[in-house]
Amino acid sequence: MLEVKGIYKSFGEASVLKGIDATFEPGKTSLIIGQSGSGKTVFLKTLLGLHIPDKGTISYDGQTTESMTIEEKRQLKQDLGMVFQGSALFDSLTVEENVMFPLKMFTNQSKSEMLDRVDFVLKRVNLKDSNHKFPAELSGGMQKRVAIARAIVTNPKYLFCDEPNSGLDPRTSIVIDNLIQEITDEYQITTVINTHDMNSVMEIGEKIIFLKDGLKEWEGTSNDIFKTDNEAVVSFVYSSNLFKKVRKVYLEE
Ligand SMILES: Nc1ncnc2c1ncn2[C@@H]1O[C@H](COP(=O)(O)OP(=O)(O)OP(=O)(O)O)[C@@H](O)[C@H]1O
Repeated sequence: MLEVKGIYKSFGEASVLKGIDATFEPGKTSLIIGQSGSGKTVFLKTLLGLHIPDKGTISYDGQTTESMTIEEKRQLKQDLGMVFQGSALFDSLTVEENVMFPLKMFTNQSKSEMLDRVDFVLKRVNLKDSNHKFPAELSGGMQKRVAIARAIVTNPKYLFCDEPNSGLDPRTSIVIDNLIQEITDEYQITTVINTHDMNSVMEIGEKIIFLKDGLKEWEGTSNDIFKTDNEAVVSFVYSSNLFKKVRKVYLEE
């Protein structure tokens, strides 16, 4: 369980997060949506510990980072997995070396233990026979699978994904969304995804948080989103004619 209370973050004069409260549960995939510049990436990076909040607390399983010992903080790093925008794989390393990287950083496993674990996660994301390939030899969807494998290789409790579908076609995006959801459920991970992808909102939609100007403007499920009267959400989600029609049909039923 990940609990965020009253998170503020500024960069110089620019106030980006202005007091966000949120709770994210194990086994659930939560989505953060909102306009460009609303603070989604800063929020995700703050959850991951890459930005230190100016005010507010983040608790991982009831414990804030300030109350953790050095050993607990080291363990927490291992418990946090991240899929960065654009996959962010190391081009000069093979798939196997990319996925092994966090194990080398955070564990004392032997080479054969690491190789076993890498094989296991690559199979789990349906990437076989790619261990010795380089990222440039893979499609965008396959690169995303490598990024997901690398994010879960340390068996994390928390998984953060920044725009996991950017650059993917709609069908591959759904496959990647389903994979993240399956893994989240299977290993009871607390997963938070930043997305612009309305397909993801409709497909995953267990918990959606809409950020506006650094504040949580709205929270609900994909079903709630069809019914909401919140003007900011409606104008963001239903900016396309297709979604306007979908909403009309849904509300008439
Ligand atoms: N390291 C930083 N230093 C200064 N300003 C920053 C920094 N990181 C983000 N910002 C500012 O914070 C605001 C929110 O940025 P953020 O990247 O979180 O938006 P976003 O909602 O993720 O947008 P997008 O959907 O386009 O990725 C922007 O105005 C951005 O310029």
